[in-house]
Amino acid sequence: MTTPDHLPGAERRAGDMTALVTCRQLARVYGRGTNALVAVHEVTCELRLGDQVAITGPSGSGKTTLLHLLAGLDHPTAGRISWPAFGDRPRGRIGVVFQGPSLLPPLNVAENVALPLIIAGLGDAEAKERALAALAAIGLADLAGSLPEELSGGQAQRVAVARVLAAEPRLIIADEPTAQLDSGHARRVVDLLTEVAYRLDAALVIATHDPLVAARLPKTWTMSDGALAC
Ligand SMILES: Nc1ncnc2c1ncn2[C@@H]1O[C@H](COP(=O)(O)OP(=O)(O)OP(=O)(O)O)[C@@H](O)[C@H]1O
Repeated sequence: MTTPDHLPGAERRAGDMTALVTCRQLARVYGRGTNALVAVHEVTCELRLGDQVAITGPSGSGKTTLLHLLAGLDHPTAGRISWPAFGDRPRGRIGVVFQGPSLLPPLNVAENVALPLIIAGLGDAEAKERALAALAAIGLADLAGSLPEELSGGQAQRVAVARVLAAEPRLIIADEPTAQLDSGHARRVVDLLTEVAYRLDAALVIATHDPLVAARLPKTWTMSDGALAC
């Protein structure tokens, strides 16, 4: 992978222990009364710059719910979550890769990668330039003009990673990013995520059912019935 000039270098990595996300006694309950379902409870954890963590656990154990809380896409029912490095506005500083197709069908690959940048306020030309740089950096320049329907599942997930790279977040959250891929493509996507996180000096969290994917990250946290063992 070549690195575009605008990407942060490794020089800030050493010794930077800034907490990106801090969770204390976090809970998320869906529904109320007799229908209440405790999806996450008493989760206390912290993510710092440079952390690379796999979250494993059975289906329904609360992984997706926790990732949405960490990404600021959902609010806890109880407990406290903060993003010390991001202030009150974590969005835009956190890149998310979802499990299924996440590219907009009418837009080509470059437009899909550029779209979040345009939404964040970048001009069209600069957004396109950064999108093309991100695609080139991970070897997908040839696909810039392709439509999502022309991509394989593995290519589509790599484009989703390019979209994260272009946005240069300090925290990358991926929810089962390899669920629909064979083992070779899964490995490629995870290696790409870890490399992008390293290049951006970002933390990376991947929820996965796949022990081979988890084994590629230095830390594993396990969820069970909404509780997290770090
Ligand atoms: N929006 C929702 N409303 C009600 N219950 C929900 C909602 N989202 C998730 N749940 C429930 O919360 C629990 C945790 O779900 P969650 O999707 O976080 O688990 P998971 O570990 O990510 O599962 P999987 O591995 O199958 O994706 C499950 O019992 C699920 O049915």
